[in-house]
Amino acid sequence: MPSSCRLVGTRLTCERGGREVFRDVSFSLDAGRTLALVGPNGAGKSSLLRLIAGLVRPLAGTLTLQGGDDELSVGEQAHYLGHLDALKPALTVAENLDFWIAALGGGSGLSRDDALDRVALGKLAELPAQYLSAGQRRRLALARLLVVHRPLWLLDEPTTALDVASQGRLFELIAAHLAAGGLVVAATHQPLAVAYDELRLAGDTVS
Ligand SMILES: Nc1ncnc2c1ncn2[C@@H]1O[C@H](COP(=O)(O)OP(=O)(O)OP(=O)(O)O)[C@@H](O)[C@H]1O
Repeated sequence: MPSSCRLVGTRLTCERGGREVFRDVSFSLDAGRTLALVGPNGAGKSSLLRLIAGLVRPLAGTLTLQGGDDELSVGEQAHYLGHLDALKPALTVAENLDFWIAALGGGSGLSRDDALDRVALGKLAELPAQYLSAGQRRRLALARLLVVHRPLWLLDEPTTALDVASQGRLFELIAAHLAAGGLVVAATHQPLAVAYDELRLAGDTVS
């Protein structure tokens, strides 16, 4: 992985459903750093994450991952953990991770079993995902970030549904990713348990 990646957004403007959500948003995030997106409900935190992930097209502005892979888009170099955990309910916990590894073209991070251990799901590996609790589903979604390496993690309210112990493990995983030169952008209403810079979206630009 390039150790000197920098994510740069310049004068990004986003419209959804024909309404302006934010305008002229700029930021710069170095390797090993976390950017927390903060602001009231509807300010556009999730929209900005989805824009960085390549799921929403900016109306204006540019986004680049300097020092990244020129042949890949920013979204292709990112893991996006949204509100929906997007698991396959009929597959077991282990099969869900195998499916994910195959869908992304092979594992480049931890082994499947090591990733399950890191999120404390090793004992539930053979359980169909439909029987997982909300927090367990969230932890399985997190395990996907560990089996395929991507420098940029985009996390939407990452602590949702996690108990205190699971939140502790989440922040250990984030800290390890940052220590290895990764970058994290997180939309959050809660302070994060890692050092971070803040990007405040005002939520008053909607026309
Ligand atoms: N698919 C969509 N179509 C139209 N409008 C949308 C769509 N998704 C989001 N919006 C609108 O975009 C605005 C920003 O929503 P977004 O989810 O990005 O805010 P947020 O800051 O993440 O809010 P919250 O803190 O409630 O999670 C809101 O006004 C929302 O209604």
